Amino acid sequence: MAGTIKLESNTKCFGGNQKVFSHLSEELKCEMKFAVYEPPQLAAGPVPVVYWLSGLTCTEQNFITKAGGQQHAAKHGMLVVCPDTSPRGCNIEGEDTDWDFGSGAGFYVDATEEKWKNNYRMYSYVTDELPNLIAANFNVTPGKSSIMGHSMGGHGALVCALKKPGQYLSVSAFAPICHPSACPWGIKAFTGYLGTDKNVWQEYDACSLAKSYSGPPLQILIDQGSADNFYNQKQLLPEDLVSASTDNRNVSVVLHMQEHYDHSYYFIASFVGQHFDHHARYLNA
Ligand SMILES: N[C@@H](CCC(=O)N[C@@H](CSC=O)C(=O)NCC(=O)O)C(=O)O
Repeated sequence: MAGTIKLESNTKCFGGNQKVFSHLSEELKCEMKFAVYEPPQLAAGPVPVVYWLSGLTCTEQNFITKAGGQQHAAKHGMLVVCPDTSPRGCNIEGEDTDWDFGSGAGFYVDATEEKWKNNYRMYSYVTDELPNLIAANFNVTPGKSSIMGHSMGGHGALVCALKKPGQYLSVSAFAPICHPSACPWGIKAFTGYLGTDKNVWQEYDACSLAKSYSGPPLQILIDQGSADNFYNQKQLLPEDLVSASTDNRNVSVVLHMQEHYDHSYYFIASFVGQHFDHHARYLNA
């Protein structure tokens, strides 16, 4: 059963409305905010949905204030949903200590470790609770959803699409963490949320999931800046995902290396129109 949502703000944008809502999440057991861009086409009937997952330190605000995505969503007639990146204010000891773990760093997994497992269920929140909430409160087209994200949120988008075959018609990512079991951010997060058994980690590792994926053909669009410091520190490892998917006919990865671009929202804003075009090919077919 979807719960009630409360409108926190509403701002006219590109003929539509950029709204922010709050609600009490059953999965996360805390109050959460999420942003929804309603395109002008919503006035005439149901529209498809694109989910955006943000990266470390972000809230529901980063994409809507920095990426310039609304103009592209308005052009294609897509509702855009941006959740926060973790539960908030759960009074878990250490939840606000690190910028890359705990608050702002939910990593889109369902935690199994005792300390975190009651609240840190971002995978179920994003793939189940939030879509039900959106379907109950907005006039969206059933079966027409796609997902994209950035960095930790790019990892989240890849994992959601690969673990839920058919739920998302398309997936794309900006500078995603592609191989979390093999990079410092992922190892820290997975150890903390999932424990030390690396077999369990594979359930949320895009490289493992891409090898075993057997759902409808999935073309993954990735943009990666060559001047991204996190790419150069080997936090992202997109080439590993390209290698992991080569033997699986159902998964193809189109990796665009973008010369001189960094990890920031300037990079995202530069290519977000192409990502909306990618999703439109599947959602508006
Ligand atoms: N510790 C730094 C860096 C945080 C940072 O760069 N976060 C990225 C995502 S990184 C991977 O998930 C981000 O999207 N930041 C928000 C933004 O608006 O740029 C810091 O705290 O700044």
